[in-house]
Amino acid sequence: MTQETPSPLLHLSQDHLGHGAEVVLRDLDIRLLPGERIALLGASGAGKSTLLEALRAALQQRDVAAAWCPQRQGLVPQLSVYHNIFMGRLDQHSRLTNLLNLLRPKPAHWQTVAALCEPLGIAGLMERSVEALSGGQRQRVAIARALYQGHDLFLGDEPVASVDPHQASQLIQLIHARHATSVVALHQRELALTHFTRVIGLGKQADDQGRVLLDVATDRLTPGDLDFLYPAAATRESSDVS
Ligand SMILES: Nc1ncnc2c1ncn2[C@@H]1O[C@H](COP(=O)(O)OP(=O)(O)OP(=O)(O)O)[C@@H](O)[C@H]1O
Repeated sequence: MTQETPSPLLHLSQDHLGHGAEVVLRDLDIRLLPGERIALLGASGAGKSTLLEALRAALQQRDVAAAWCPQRQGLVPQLSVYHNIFMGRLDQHSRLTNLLNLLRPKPAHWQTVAALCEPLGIAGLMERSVEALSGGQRQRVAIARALYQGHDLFLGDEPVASVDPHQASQLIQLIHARHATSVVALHQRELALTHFTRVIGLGKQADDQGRVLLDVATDRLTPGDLDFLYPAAATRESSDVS
């Protein structure tokens, strides 16, 4: 008996994507299936954020809800960790509930947020303003806010860029434990191979600029197969050796 391929959550097929007159990505034909864990790789400026934004917009158009963890985080520095996380669900409560909760958090909301913060190691910081946190702690708050949204699909733009490799691995596991499907831009190649099912690699060199150079299941890849996505780093490493 043959197994049927599930229908895609999204099929993004576009000649080009960009910003104003600048074309960043070309000839896109990307299907996102339920249950997939996609790592987006590519040198800085290759277009990972641009692709994530396009996926997000296309999902919104199709009414597919996705948790979103942006690169710039968008936290409000003067507000507490609790309030920043609560903002993940502002659209799910009435304006009055949101306002009252700003003044005096409801115990039920507080407990839900505390339960999310516990495994992220920020439960003891819930009353602290975000401006008084380290970069890694802020990143955890941004992840907690995305988890609090409570969707099946997670889109993250370098959500673990500010933490060490061990913590990054733990955070990705936590994200995956709460989301069946994920698309995450990363700079850590090892993490892509160990925690994701598929890698989409974007080109940055003159000839490859803006093209999907790789769209492969991770069980068919080794770390060395990803080196060509980072030509500047490869050149630097070889000149360091010589
Ligand atoms: N809002 C914007 N307006 C104009 N150009 C933009 C905008 N955002 C990104 N770009 C340009 O699009 C190109 C791709 O940027 P993008 O942020 O998608 O790359 P990236 O792979 O996510 O990079 P990084 O790893 O540094 O975050 C770059 O040349 C960048 O300058």
